[in-house]
Amino acid sequence: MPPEKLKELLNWGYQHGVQHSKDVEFVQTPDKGISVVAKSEISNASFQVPIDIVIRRSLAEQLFQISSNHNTWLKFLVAKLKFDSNATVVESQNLKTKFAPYIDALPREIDSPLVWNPMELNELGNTNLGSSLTLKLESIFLEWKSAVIHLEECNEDARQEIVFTQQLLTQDKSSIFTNLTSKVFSSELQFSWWSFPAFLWSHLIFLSRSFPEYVVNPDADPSSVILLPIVDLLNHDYNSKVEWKRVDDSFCVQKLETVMAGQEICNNYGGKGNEELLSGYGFVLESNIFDTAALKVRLSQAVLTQILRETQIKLPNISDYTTSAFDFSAGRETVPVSGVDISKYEDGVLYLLSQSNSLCLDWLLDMFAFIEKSATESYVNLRPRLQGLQNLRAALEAKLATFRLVPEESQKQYSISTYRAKTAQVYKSGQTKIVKHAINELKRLEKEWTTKYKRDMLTVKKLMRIDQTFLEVELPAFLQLDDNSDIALDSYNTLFYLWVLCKHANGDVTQELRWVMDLYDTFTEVHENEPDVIDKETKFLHQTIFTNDSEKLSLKQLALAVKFVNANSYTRLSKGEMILVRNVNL
Ligand SMILES: C[S@@+](CC[C@H](N)C(=O)[O-])C[C@H]1O[C@@H](n2cnc3c(N)ncnc32)[C@H](O)[C@@H]1O
Repeated sequence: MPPEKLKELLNWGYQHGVQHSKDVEFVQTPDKGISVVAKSEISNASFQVPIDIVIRRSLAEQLFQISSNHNTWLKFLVAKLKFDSNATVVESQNLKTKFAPYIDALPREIDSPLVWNPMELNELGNTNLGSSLTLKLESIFLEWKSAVIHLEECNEDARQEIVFTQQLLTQDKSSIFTNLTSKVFSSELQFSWWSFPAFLWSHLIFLSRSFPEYVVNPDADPSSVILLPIVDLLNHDYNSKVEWKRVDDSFCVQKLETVMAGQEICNNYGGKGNEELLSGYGFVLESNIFDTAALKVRLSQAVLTQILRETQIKLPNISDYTTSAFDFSAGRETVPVSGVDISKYEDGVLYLLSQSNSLCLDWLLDMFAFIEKSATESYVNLRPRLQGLQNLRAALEAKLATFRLVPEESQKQYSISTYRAKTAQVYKSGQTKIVKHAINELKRLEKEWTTKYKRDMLTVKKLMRIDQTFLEVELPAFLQLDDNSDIALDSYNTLFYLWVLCKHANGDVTQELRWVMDLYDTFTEVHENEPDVIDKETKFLHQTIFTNDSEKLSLKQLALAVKFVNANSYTRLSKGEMILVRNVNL
């Protein structure tokens, strides 16, 4: 911000009753814009803005004569104050004149990726942020569209712009940048105050500097936002201890600690990860303890209903992650009459993984185990948990691999801002670290379980070690092989089927392996009389094993053994090997 604009803004604020601790200085910095610095040691520094110069819902209500979608209309009001050369009169007061020093001082540029050029966007790779920007733009467009059609003064022009923008949003990054997002902060271009670029500008201003209204108006909707001149010059530090409160007729931000001379006085925007900071505010924090990586899991309606009705499994939604007074959706869940609200999961269940908290990974594991369990198992049984863990690990490995993919280079050459490239790199490496950390946690957990429940698990290798005569004596006899012929097995898993069948026929099992046969006996009792649905792999296997005498073991018996092993084992991701698991609760 040019120094004269800052001076004008501060003088305007003081004239309207803004107060702050003395010995506070507002300075321009290279990377953060304006920063507020203590000139001497200050304890409990405070900043107060009278409600009269707060840009708030009631102004938009009076101007546009509306009683809903306040935030959207507030964005239109600010766009009007910025881009309309005509007066904006509310209760005989021209808001354009009244707020001019504030509107003039608002940032010329915000580093949100929503307005990055295609080459800069490439720096984000295939991260969540990189791949969700078009959707974000679309949702801002829908917000604008739903309101702009009610503005009579621009009706026909607005309709044309709706069609144009809708079509533009289906085009590539380059066209969207050239025809829309590059215009938002261009000082040469003038557009109508009700236009989409003007709305997008205003949206970004609100995203990066609004406060919740309920601090000064307890009756306000928790999602209602306001703009606070001058107080909004305080930058973010998640370690900063601050209080937001109403003092008389003012919004007050007060530091709850002492700041030394020369130190920056920071606000605290809440515990936000770099994805949220970058998309909303255009900056990131290195080693951000609040950093998270989002994983969205889509579940069918049937599974969702079953989980919600029958289990204690936690299905988080956005309010579970609310750590900040800047998150306005907290505590506004809707619970329908039936008591089970699945509509909030229509878009998928949102899991925010972090390095500092393993709770989310536990919730994910519960859910993956639930999806994996059979009708007779519980999601806390060892087998579905181990298989769920493998599947979750595979999903995370796949996510990690997408981070490494570099999106197509854009044809056109744009210059990449060093600052933006750096923020993209910090964000991306944070995402990678979190996902890798989750994968390592899963590996650690698998090791912990497989060590603890060693006696309840059986690999083919272990089986062959314990039952050494099986391969040499029992199996050749069972398969009625000639002395010279070798056993040709297509996979290790076949040994499991044959071992189970052979032991079932011979009834001779060592104590250590008795549990497998007990499991098999129970399994056959339950499944023996089920209709025969035999897949072609099993048919083929049957022909391969019994080349001489296919009557020795019926296809049905083999199919039952295959089904048994499949139902009671999990497959390790790294080796593709099946491991039989006893039915134990974790
Ligand atoms: C509410 S404003 C704070 C005032 C801002 N410095 C200005 O000049 O208008 C939020 C913006 O400040 C900057 N900002 C705030 N905290 C920051 C931080 N810790 N690191 C880098 N930039 C920060 C970002 O540009 C962000 O969009």
